[in-house]
Amino acid sequence: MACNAGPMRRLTSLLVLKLEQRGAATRLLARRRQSDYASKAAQALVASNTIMSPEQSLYRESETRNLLSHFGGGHIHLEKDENSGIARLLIEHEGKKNAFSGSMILQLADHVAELSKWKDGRAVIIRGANGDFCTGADLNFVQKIATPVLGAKMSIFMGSVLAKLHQLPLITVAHVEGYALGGGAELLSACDFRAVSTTANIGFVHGRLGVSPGWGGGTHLTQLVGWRTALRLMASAQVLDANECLRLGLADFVFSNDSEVSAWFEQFTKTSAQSVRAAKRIVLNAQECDYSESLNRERDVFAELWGGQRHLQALQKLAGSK
Ligand SMILES: CCC(=O)SCCNC(=O)CCNC(=O)[C@H](O)C(C)(C)COP(=O)(O)OP(=O)(O)OC[C@H]1O[C@@H](n2cnc3c(N)ncnc32)[C@H](O)[C@@H]1OP(=O)(O)O
Repeated sequence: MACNAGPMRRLTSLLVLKLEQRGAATRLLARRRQSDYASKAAQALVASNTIMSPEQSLYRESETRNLLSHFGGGHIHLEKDENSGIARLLIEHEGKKNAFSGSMILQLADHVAELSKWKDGRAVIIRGANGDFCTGADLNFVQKIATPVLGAKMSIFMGSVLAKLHQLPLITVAHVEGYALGGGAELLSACDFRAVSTTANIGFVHGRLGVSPGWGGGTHLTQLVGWRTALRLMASAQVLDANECLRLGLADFVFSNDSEVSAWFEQFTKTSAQSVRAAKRIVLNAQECDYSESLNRERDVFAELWGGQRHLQALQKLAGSK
């Protein structure tokens, strides 16, 4: 269990702030006078006292799911191999370089929830179809939800999905080829490891659209490369190749073909799934908890494995070979 619910709380505060700016948002929406679905939905939300009242719950996941379900296209496939404990997530949106539609965000949420319950999982590898990783949010969908309230709702939902992905009890690997831009760069930065192809172009390009990362990617990037590099990459919207990513700590491994990346991935299959999951719990606790709490939790993880069936079998095997 996470030590605190910081990311979610901060995103919720953002929505509260947005909603407190009700007057300003209403005027902005009135000026836009758009006739599309999203604008109407935003106006309904702004006019609705149920989401305005600070006493009531301001963010409703079901409302956001409903909103996202109106923007279809593409698919995210999940394939789990029970024998190896390896799952694969394939992002596919033909003709849009695997950009996220609303329904793909919902599918990712459901797949991450399923993986969080997979007791024997060792790792999940995330890859895009047809030579590109993901070019972020589908710009046609973005255009239709370009209001402060709808943006906050989408950001809370997807931010929470990527935080859950980051906190999965198994190893997460981004297998990155071709373009990984905007939200696609945010997705890969939420993973534990990044295997990056020599064909890759990775960029936090949100600034080109006059915005900033809002799915947790700014935070994950800062943790990966340090604040000065993260600031430079976000402020410049620079697109990096694989070797630059490796130099900055945004890539763990650079490959030029599938067999190289498979060989690199083999390292995560050398120990039991139990040990892999224990290691993941320990590093998550070290990231999220204070020092003494992290030490306590590490002892808990250790106590669950020590003297267990697998430990005793391994001891017997090693002792037997002496
Ligand atoms: C969370 C916030 C966000 O993620 S905001 C989104 C950030 N992403 C972007 O700004 C990427 C926008 N796309 C691009 O800059 C270019 O398409 C890139 C990826 C550089 C590829 O350029 P190029 O090789 O010339 O191909 P192209 O532009 O003809 O693209 C092929 C077709 O794919 C589409 N595409 C690409 N990205 C998206 C996207 N994010 N949303 C919707 N459609 C996308 C292009 O529009 C193009 O479609 P079409 O062939 O013109 O119908």
